[in-house]
Amino acid sequence: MDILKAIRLYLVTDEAACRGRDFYQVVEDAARGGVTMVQLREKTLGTRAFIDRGKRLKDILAPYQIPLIINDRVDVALAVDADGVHVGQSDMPYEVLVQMLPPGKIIGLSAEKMQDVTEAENWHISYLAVSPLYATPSKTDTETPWGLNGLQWAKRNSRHPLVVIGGLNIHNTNEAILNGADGIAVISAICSAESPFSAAQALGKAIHSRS
Ligand SMILES: Cc1ncc(COP(=O)(O)OP(=O)(O)O)c(N)n1
Ligand SMILES: Cc1ncsc1CCOP(=O)(O)O
Ligand SMILES: [Mg+2]
Repeated sequence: MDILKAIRLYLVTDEAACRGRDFYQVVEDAARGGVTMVQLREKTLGTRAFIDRGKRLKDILAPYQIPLIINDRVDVALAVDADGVHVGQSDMPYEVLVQMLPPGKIIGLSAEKMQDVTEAENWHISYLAVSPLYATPSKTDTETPWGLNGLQWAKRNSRHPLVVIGGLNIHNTNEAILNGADGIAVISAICSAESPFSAAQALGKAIHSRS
């Protein structure tokens, strides 16, 4: 697994952001458009429905060879045999998570503040999410946004691949990459776009033109 390739254009799902369209169709359109990894992020679904949705997404993404990450729930990731899990600072602690996951699974961790970045230096994670880069209506229970100076600091002080999330779109992707991000993670820029396919294509081009 080439993790730097996988985090380049990382779709985080949110059915509510899909503007009433079919959730699976939005994700498949994004896959055709070139997203490089997908995170199933479900904050309200029951466990069984979460697992069902994860299995269906895994089947949709398999032909595109796009890794599937499960947000928050290690048990769901194991049940689905997903490629990995993303946890934040209030989720399962790294020390517990790493004992539960089989070797080879992707571990993503959100860093909300400087201490989170330095603490993660001792850990075998796959990528660190600088979260949020900018304030976003898609998630409001966040710490102060990092901004570009904060991103530069994270780049200097972390040995891990960095993905940025929060308020990323076609207009600010370049500056994020130029200031240290290895990839961008988005909800609304793809899920809420008129065409998730074209949005993913355009974001992919913006990232490639900077590398
Ligand atoms: C790629 C990526 N980055 C950050 C987050 C946020 O995780 P967390 O802080 O645990 O918040 P929730 O998403 O669980 O509300 C993420 N999910 N993905
Ligand atoms: C899940 C998450 N974690 C930090 S910001 C965020 C939401 C990102 O959504 P958007 O790409 O629409 O700003
Ligand atoms: Mg979380």
